[in-house]
Amino acid sequence: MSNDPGGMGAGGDVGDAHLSLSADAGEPMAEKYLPGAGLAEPVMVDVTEVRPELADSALVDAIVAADRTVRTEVGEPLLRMEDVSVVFGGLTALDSVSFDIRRGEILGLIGPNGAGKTTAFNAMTGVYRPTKGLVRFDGQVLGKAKRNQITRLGIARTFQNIRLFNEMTALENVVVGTDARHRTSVPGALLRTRRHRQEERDAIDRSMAILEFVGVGARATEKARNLSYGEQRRLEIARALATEPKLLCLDEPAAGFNPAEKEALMDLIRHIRDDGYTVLLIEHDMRLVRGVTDRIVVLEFGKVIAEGTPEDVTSDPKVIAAYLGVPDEELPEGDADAPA
Ligand SMILES: Nc1ncnc2c1ncn2[C@@H]1O[C@H](COP(=O)(O)OP(=O)(O)OP(=O)(O)O)[C@@H](O)[C@H]1O
Repeated sequence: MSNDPGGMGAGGDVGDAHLSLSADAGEPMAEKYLPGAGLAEPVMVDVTEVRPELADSALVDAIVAADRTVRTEVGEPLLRMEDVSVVFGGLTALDSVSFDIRRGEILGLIGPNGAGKTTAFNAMTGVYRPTKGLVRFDGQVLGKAKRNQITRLGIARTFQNIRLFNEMTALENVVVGTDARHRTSVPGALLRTRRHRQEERDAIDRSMAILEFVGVGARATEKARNLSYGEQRRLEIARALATEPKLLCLDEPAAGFNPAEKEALMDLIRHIRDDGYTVLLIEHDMRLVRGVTDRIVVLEFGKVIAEGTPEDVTSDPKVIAAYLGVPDEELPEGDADAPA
């Protein structure tokens, strides 16, 4: 089998169609990995024995690479929060918040507990509707779009608390994510038309490549609940990538990780960005945020208090005060905006 099944150089521009291993693949992977496939016991699989092509990391990158048909250019705003407020009863969780997420960057969203980070995430992903203001994504106002519509538009997220289908295998969890992109109609799926079967095979192949990409390919046939905590976090990222997002939102993906796991996660996040995705990262660990982000937005009490490069933001007295709980009057002489 060719190492370049899509007819393009690995790592090249993949256009709006993802590479697929199925095009010239003989036996569909479904027969190896899906239920009823004769796998009585969960096993560790050497993915590259089944699909030798997946040993080529450049090809895996090309298969997983982001959809390039985004209307904005690298560096232009992909998502804009425009004067967004979210009010719960009497509590203003977000107060006239404006910032951009630029295409191709890793943007860190930080702030102390209760600052409004998750609320901002939820406003972007359709969980909450802004009380005031607009969220614009890829040139389109999200308005009343429902969560599944927002996923289709190209925003995917992971959750602070891992939410996987525990009784499904790792691979099945990722295949579920690909459903967001299926084009077959319900009758087509019921009748198992050729197009539907091809779509299924492509989904399995792409999911396998994504698992390999995030580093859990060898656990494809294991039930999600049997994966280690770190593997489950990576699986969540894999499932989000399977929806083919333009923007990947990660909500504290390193929570509970030791330093070595955090280091490895930073590498993965950079790798995801380098593969053409835009990433929004909520994270408490300042070292991780500094090490991986291109820009940072800081929230405190629902307001943006700083925005800029990691170096500028983390040396900003207002930010230091917000994190250390120093009252404004104890900040350096002058006002809180004074440089450190
Ligand atoms: N559904 C809700 N109903 C009422 N209040 C809420 C709701 N969701 C969040 N809040 C409140 O809004 C404020 C912002 O919460 P949010 O979870 O967005 O903060 P956060 O910065 O993500 O905090 P953490 O780092 O602790 O996760 C908090 O005071 C929180 O109690």
